Amino acid sequence: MHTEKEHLHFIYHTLHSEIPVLEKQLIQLKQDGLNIKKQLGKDGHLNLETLAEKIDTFANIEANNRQIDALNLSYSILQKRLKNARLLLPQAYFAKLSLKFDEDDQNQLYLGKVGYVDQHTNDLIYDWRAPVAELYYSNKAGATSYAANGRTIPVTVQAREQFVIDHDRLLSATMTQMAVTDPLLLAVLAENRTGHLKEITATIQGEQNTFIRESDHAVVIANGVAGSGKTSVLLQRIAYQLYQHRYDWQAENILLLTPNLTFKTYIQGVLPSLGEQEPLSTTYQTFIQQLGRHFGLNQISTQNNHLEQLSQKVQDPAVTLKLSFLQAVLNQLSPDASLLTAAQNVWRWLGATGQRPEKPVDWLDWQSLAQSWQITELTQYDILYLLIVLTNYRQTNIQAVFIDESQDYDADTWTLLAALFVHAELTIVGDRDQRLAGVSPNIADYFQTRSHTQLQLSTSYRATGAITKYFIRYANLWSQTGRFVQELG
Ligand SMILES: Nc1ncnc2c1ncn2[C@@H]1O[C@H](COP(=O)(O)OP(=O)(O)OP(=O)(O)O)[C@@H](O)[C@H]1O
Repeated sequence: MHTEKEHLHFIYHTLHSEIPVLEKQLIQLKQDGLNIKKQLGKDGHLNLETLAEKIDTFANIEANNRQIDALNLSYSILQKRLKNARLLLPQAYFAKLSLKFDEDDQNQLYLGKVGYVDQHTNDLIYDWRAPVAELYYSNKAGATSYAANGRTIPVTVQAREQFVIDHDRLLSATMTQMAVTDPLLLAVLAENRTGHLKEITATIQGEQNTFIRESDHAVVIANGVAGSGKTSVLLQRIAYQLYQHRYDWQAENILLLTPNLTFKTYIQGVLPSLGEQEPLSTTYQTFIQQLGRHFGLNQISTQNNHLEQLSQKVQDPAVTLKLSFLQAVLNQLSPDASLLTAAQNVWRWLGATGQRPEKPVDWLDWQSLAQSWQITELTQYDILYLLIVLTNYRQTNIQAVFIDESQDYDADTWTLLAALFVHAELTIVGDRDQRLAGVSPNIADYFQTRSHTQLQLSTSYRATGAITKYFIRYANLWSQTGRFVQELG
């Protein structure tokens, strides 16, 4: 039986010694790829004279393609292993689960920020996002079960241990049951955490874990008290979802909306420290301007708009509106078809017949539409919303949207986001009590047609002194509201 110190030395040594081996294997694979390409260049002459030669030539091409595909796959697997080995070197794992599956099958699983499989395909370290790691975070002990690949796996949790590790030095090992009073959590919270946010993988708490791993709903809305780890768990959830969808999503399929650019800097580096790339991250304002340009709109102001009202208006029957050019299509629709249905049909028809305007904004007479609705003027933001819904526009590259500080978004924003991201998964976190002015809308109201859930984060983990984020959010505003002073006091 190895002691924990010996085990750490073994793992550290394995990682340390496999890194140069992996580096060499990658160089070799690259060379193999180049050699195949060279060979293909030489065999470039396609012999297609007789049927037999044609079959031969195509079979060769197919075989070469398969070889290149296999090389590419091996290359990306090796690359991932190398990246993980480097990432794990300073802290190979943070916890151990002692599990008993049946009488003869006892396992000790070590959990790390990412997983690692050694040269002999042994699972040395399990990814914290692996299904079995749920047993650690949900504080399960004794006879219990976990879900993996749609199956329920019975298991007995015999022990749960936490480690503090610095490269090959084991600084502490603690048997633990209750997460909230864990010495590791207290030690982490006592650290002076200023400047940048850090990942919290080793000390994720029960209610935070529920939020991070929530997979039953398309829209997950969490309200949490100040310092309950909303931003931290939002980032952990991004990493979790990237792992769940590792075969179909990339970081560029994720959009993270942050309140301002300083905030973006504050959270930068958290996802790379978890082995993931930074996602697309921007403020709502910038996002809207970019989206507007796609439709030919400029300088969109989010003040004084009518989006909520318009979301009702587009359901009005199209016939009552002064949009004469819709007539040809209207004739084919039921007389009480809504503007939404009619316009979407027209837009499709314009696409099919190659008649769409170069800039979508030039499509409709916004002035007469405004008159029909007895609105003095449709703003650029109104028009953007209308174009999104009337052209049935989808941002198909975005699979998941993450929104922080949701209390500061208004009803119009939710109306637009709900219309735009009809198929994407949404994770929304905020604290209604931290709204700078006015009352936060009830976000769930905007996602009634989607499967959604609302969660609560009720424990605060902000350590004394870790006030960086307050400074960022309240910059320029605290003197006006006086609220910053109150909260710190
Ligand atoms: N499980 C945890 N383990 C260790 N530290 C944690 C944990 N949860 C939160 N923290 C720490 O608590 C502090 C507050 O976290 P965070 O900024 O994510 O909270 P928040 O709810 O988004 O705050 P705010 O209310 O200001 O928006 C951070 O320093 C974070 O690292």
